[in-house]
Amino acid sequence: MTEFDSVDQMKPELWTSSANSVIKLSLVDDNGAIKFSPLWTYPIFGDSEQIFGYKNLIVNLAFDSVTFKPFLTVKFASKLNSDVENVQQKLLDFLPPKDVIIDDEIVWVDAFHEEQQSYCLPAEKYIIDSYECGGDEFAVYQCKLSDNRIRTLHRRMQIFTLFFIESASYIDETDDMWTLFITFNKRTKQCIGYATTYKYWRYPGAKDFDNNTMYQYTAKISQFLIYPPYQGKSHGSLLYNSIVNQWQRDPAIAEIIVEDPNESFDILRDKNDLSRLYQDGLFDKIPNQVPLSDSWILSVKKKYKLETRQLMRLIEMIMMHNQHPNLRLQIKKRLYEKNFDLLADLDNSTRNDKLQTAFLSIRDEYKNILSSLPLVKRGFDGLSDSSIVKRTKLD
Ligand SMILES: CC(=O)SCCNC(=O)CCNC(=O)[C@H](O)C(C)(C)COP(=O)(O)OP(=O)(O)OC[C@H]1O[C@@H](n2cnc3c(N)ncnc32)[C@H](O)[C@@H]1OP(=O)(O)O
Repeated sequence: MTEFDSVDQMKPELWTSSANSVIKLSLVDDNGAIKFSPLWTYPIFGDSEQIFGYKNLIVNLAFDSVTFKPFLTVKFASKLNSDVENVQQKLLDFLPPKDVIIDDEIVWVDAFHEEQQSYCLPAEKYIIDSYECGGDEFAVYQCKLSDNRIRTLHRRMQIFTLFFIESASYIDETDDMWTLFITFNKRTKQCIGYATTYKYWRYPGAKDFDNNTMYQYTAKISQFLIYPPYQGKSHGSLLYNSIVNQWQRDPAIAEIIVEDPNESFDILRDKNDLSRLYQDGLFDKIPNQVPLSDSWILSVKKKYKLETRQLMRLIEMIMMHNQHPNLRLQIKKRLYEKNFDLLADLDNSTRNDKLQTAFLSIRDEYKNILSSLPLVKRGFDGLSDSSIVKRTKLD
């Protein structure tokens, strides 16, 4: 060890790297690699998302964009000592065992080229929707993890949920209640994105249970991901709408929920739900009297299978779009009921202040969503990209 090395050892910052910066992900196709960085690495490298013990660390985790065959290289200028964390092993723990090609790029390229020879998409009977975009044809497939090919693909892809969805964790692939909805480019066979979804049995209470001959379920969108190279082209909206339409057609599904939606997903969901309700004429059916009656709300909730929070947001946004004179009253009533325990003990003027502040912030949020609605601007065709051609349902 040189004199300089021992001085360097006293400077922890030289040996610390941000995992989100040093890990480079890529999807590789015939045109080369599209590189991007992860948003989150804490499930793998801990809350600080830092890797300690290496100088000039570079981690490349690449996937063939068709088969998702993984390739990993970990390079660094020097390592502090032999006890520092093993970066390669940490990543391998979250990738399918004995499937990752390490360091040898030629072996990896040969391996995925060979796999591609026999790689095929799921059978046509699993297609629930299809569309054209930018001259290519895409299809959304409804798949189960009991299908070997889907299970292999999912094992390779699932690390992306950790990298891009906050608080994501791996799903139990032995639980048959999971269903995957996957968008594929039919020409290139590339996976564009996917959603994991789960069905819960609903117990509606003894009376309804005895009267019903069919089990009913709540369907949950758990993880929803469009791979970075394909984002911002409406694939997310089209995948979401395909899933919701499929569940609307299924009489066994009584309610649709989303697990921990983030802000981007909320926007996508609001826009597409509003479009659906507009196309179905609900914008013209909001009753004049406010507060809205519980029975009317329940009938809309049942028809569209929406969870209460999302339904109320949508109804309030529609009221705002329609310039309904009683929007303020409706929002304040909901806020009061929801926060009753907090508000009940306050004096009148403090309570009114709090309700008014909350109302103004909700109104601004709705304004933002409504003003960016391509639907409103373009006659509610529901798609931001006019090059997309929706095909008829195949079921
Ligand atoms: C339940 C969950 O899993 S929550 C986590 C959701 N997943 C993630 O955040 C993972 C990383 N991100 C993604 O996978 C994608 O960016 C998604 C799913 C959020 C959106 O998919 P995309 O295909 O990019 O969305 P799409 O192109 O259909 O856009 C739909 C609308 O949502 C809006 N939108 C999408 N992402 C964002 C964002 N980050 N910020 C603001 N608006 C957004 C767009 O304005 C677009 O509206 P427009 O049609 O008026 O332009």
